[in-house]
Amino acid sequence: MSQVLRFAPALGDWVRLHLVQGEAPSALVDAMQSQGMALAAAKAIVDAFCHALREGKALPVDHVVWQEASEALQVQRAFPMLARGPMLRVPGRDVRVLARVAPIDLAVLADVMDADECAALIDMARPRLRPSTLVDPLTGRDVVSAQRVSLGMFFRLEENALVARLDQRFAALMGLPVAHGEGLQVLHYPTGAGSSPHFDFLVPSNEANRASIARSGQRVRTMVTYLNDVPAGGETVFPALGCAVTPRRGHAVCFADCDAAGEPDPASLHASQAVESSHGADRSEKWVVTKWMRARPFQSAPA
Ligand SMILES: O=C(O)CCC(=O)C(=O)O
Ligand SMILES: [Fe+2]
Repeated sequence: MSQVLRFAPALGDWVRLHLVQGEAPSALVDAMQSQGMALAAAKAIVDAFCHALREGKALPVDHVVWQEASEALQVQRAFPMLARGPMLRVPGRDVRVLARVAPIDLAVLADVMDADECAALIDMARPRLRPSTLVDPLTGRDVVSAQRVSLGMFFRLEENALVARLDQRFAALMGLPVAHGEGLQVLHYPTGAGSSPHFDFLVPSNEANRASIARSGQRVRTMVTYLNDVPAGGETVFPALGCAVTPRRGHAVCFADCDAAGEPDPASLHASQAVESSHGADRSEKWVVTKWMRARPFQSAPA
């Protein structure tokens, strides 16, 4: 169904100005949402301006024609490919692309976080670490994994100033509104720890996952940012792609968990190699922060 969506010309000027200055469309959608506009309406307006600028067509003045998207289309729209080119530009930061692997739109990104941010995030996470859990596919309960001997914790979305800044930066890099993000997860792998090959998309094999997908849609993108240099081991490996990413403080690997049709993509299978002790140091460790983005705004489970 199509309908006419009217807006104040001053809003149109604001959208145009920020887009031509290189602001990320998702950041504008976030700002409009925080002023009380519905997500779908904000996206429709920003999309119309992006489309007109890209095609060299006349810009909207005070209305756009809005095709109310079907659920399927909304899900598809949540799969923006990462921007092309050697740089991803987000508010306050130009992030260099070091490598791309096409099948799951994977990109290795440089200096997504700086050294002070990595140290501060580790300090905040450390006292809250607990043994990592996996969802038992039979019972749907969280169980401590025998294989994945890392420790982990979750921050609430935008729970403090640094976390909020990272939530916004990661969402903008992945081209989705910040509201689609789950709270950040920090993982700590002591020497010898890694994770076995797994998918980040939710397998609807238990009630908890089915309810989570119904609330917020699938996980569509993952970004893992390395918080320290790992002397040996600890690579993030992608067995179906035959590639591995070496941890380096502040760098990140970002990839799609679902394909362009919104279906979970088996090529996104990945694992963390075990952290190895290296010469000179009998212990080494790996710290990462993981950001997962959903197809729709994230709603956590009711308490
Ligand atoms: O530690 C890594 O390299 C990968 C982390 C990961 O797979 C996850 O958090 O789901
Ligand atoms: Fe993962």
